[in-house]
Amino acid sequence: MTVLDDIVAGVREDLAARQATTSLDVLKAAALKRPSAIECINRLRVEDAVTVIAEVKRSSPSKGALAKIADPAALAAEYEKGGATAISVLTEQRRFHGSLADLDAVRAKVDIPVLRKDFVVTPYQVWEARAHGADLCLLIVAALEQTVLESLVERVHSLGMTALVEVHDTEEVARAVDAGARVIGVNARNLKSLEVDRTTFSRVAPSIPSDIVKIAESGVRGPHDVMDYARAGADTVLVGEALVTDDAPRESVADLVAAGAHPSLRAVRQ
Ligand SMILES: O=C(O)c1ccccc1NCC(=O)[C@H](O)[C@H](O)COP(=O)(O)O
Repeated sequence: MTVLDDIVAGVREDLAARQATTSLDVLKAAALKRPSAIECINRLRVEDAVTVIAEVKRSSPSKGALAKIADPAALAAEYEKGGATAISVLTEQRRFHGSLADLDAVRAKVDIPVLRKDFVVTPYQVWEARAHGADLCLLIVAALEQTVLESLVERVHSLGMTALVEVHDTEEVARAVDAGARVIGVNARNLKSLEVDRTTFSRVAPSIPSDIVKIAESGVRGPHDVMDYARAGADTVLVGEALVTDDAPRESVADLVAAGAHPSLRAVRQ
C-alpha cells in the first residue's frame, strides 16, 4: 500500500464518521450562506510577480511533527500581513494533524482566499470545503479515477470555488486538463517515496497550457527557490514547512513575496 493509499483509506474512515453526524443538507445550507467566492485565479496570477500561498501545516508523513501551532488563525494573519496571496490549510487529521476547525479559524480571521488542502475523494468533502469557507479546494489527480476527478472539478467550480488540481508528471497534467482544471499545482514531493525533487516543476510545467495557472508546490526553503520556480514558469508557489518552522513567519513570507517580484524575473515572465 502506498502512503497516498494509506492516507486516503484513513480519510474515508474519518469521513464516514463525519457523514454520520452532519448531513449533506446541513452542509448545503451552510455553503449557501457563504458570499460568492473571490475570483482566485486573477489573484494567483499577476503580471510581473510570482505570488505566494502560505500553508498552515502542523505535521507531515515525511517529517512528523513540524510545529506546535497553538493559534492557526494568528499564524494565517501573520502570513496575510507578510503579503501572502492565499492561505492553505491542511485539514487531514491522521497524518497532518489538521482539522476543519483550523479551516474555520483561519477563514474567520483572514480576508484573502483560503485553500482546503486535504485528500478529497467525494462530493461531500467538496461541500464541506465550501461550508467551512474555502475558496479553493485541492484535488489530487493520483488519488482519483478520471471520471471522479472530472465530476469533482465540476462540483468545486459549480460551488463557486476554484479547484487546485495537483499533478506529479505530464500524464497527470493531461488528465487535469481533460478534467477542466483552471489551476494546476505541480507537487515536487513524490507521493510514493515522499522525496522532494524541485526539478519536477521544470520538467512538468511546460506541458501545462498557457491559460492555466501554474503553482509550484513543496520544497521552497527560501527566496532563491521562489526565484528558481519563477524562472521555470511558476505563477505561484505554495510553501508550508519553511514557514511553520520559522520564528518570524510574517517577515519570511515578505521575503518570499519580494523574491517573487524581483526585477530580474520580469524578462523571464514576459
Ligand atoms: O508533506 C508531506 O510529507 C506530504 C506527504 C504526502 C502527501 C502530501 C504531503 N504534503 C502536502 C503538500 O503538498 C505540502 O504540504 C505543500 O506542498 C507544502 O510543502 P512544503 O513547503 O515542502 O512543506
